[in-house]
Amino acid sequence: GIENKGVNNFDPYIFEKYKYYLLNKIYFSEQLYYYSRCFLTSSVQGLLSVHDIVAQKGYDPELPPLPDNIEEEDEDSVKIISLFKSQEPLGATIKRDESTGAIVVARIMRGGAADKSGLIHEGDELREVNGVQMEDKTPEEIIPIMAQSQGEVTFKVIPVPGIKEELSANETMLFVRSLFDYNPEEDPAIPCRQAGLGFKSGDILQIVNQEDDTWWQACRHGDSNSRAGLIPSRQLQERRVALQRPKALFKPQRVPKKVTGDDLSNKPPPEMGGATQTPTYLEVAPYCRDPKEGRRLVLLVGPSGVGLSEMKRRLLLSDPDHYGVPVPHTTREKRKQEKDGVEYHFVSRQTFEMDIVNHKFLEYGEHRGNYYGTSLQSVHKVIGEDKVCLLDVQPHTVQRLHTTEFKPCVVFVKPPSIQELRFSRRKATFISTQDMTKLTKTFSEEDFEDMISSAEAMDSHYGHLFEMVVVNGDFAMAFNKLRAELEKLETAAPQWIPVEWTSHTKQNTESLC
Ligand SMILES: Nc1ncnc2c1ncn2[C@@H]1O[C@H](COP(=O)(O)OP(=O)(O)OP(=O)(O)O)[C@@H](O)[C@H]1O
Repeated sequence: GIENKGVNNFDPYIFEKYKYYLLNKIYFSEQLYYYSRCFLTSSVQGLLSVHDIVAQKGYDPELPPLPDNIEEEDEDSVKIISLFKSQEPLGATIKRDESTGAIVVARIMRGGAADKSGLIHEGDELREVNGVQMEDKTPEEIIPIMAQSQGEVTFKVIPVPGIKEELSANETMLFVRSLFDYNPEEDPAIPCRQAGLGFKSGDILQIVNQEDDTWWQACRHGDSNSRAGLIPSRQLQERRVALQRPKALFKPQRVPKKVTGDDLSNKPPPEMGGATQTPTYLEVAPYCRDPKEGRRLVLLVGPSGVGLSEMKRRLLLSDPDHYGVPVPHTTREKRKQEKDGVEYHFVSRQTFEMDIVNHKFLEYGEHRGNYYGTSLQSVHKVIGEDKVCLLDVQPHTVQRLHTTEFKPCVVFVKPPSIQELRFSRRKATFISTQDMTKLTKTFSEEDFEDMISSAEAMDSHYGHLFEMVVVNGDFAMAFNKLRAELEKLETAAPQWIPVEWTSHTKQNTESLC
């Protein structure tokens, strides 16, 4: 049933025809299967007559007639390609070749019609589209011609030498979480704006082509559109950030934490410098929790006074069976109504200091002459109760917990604009550790400014570790968002976690000490 229409070197045509032929065979077999079921309930005669009808049907593909203006000398080099195009773009970009002046295919977008056909390649010279000569046209004039074409579109191309026709190669299985927002409409450097893929920080992207060092091709995970779009490569994005990044200095926080980190000086911790990573793409892998495994740790991070304790407290209240917090250690005197191991583990100063030496604390600090600290053991206890362990920590502590064992979901709680801070915190107070004469104080303008600049520094140094961002302007809205996102985290299948947490190397599973 395959006919060669008498054109030399016309493999694509035969290939397409053979594809149709096979599809028809399948269709024919399905029909036969359907009618053979009828056979069980109806007469043999009926089936035979149906068979005759089916057998007489023509299943040959109806390809368009070949253009009759193919010149003799073109036969070896010119390829006529006929594609069926829907309203979707073809999925290829074109440009004028600087040296020859010819219109060439610049890029084939993975998953688009051109790619799926396997017939058009990067570098192919475009001579005609539906009989319209391309030679004297600019790419800008050609694009509308292509866009308006629908149904059967015939291309006359001079193939780039040395390329074998093949259907799409297997898709790359590289998934990343984007760590920045991207809008191709606002990017003057993108080679083809229409081919760009916009995304938001946190979106999961599948990178399907990295052949170009500057522009990768990617699909957004979960999108129904399987055609890839152009995104800046990691290298390009790193260069862009390096050029734009203001030297974000870590300003000491004026609003001290109730329990400070293990660096009590309020200076940026020594790891701060080393932590800086350009937020581009984080390689991730799908993860479904084994019910025998502990639940992922939830780490709340943000500048002092932004509302971490309040978020944690509300989450606990909202579902005490699901969420838990580690019981901290303290050296302060136990009050009458308190029970050891409930509000705090009450220990002596000597024991606390021994535990510091033995690295038992994730974080510890001193407040009004007493030590307070969170031990790793108390975190394990909450996880062991099959609860989501909530912790608010200094950002540098996140790095210590960013391991396969804890698989933490890091939530960055961000302050809103200064105007919104002024409005929302007009009645709020916080615990002051600087002014020893007062226990609580109201926020000053300087506190707000520090909160914002501290958040910017955290984002710039540790942004690559943040999985969620919640802007705490209106508290109810921020809390509802956090709660919904955390619920989604529990139910989403799969979740996307850093790829190194899924490799079963011993490297990351070492216990913290
Ligand atoms: N969105 C909000 N609107 C109004 N007040 C808020 C909001 N979020 C938090 N607050 C209030 O701000 C104050 C500080 O919040 P919280 O103690 O939770 O901060 P924190 O991030 O834990 O800071 P620190 O670590 O220094 O204790 C509290 O009085 C809290 O009720």
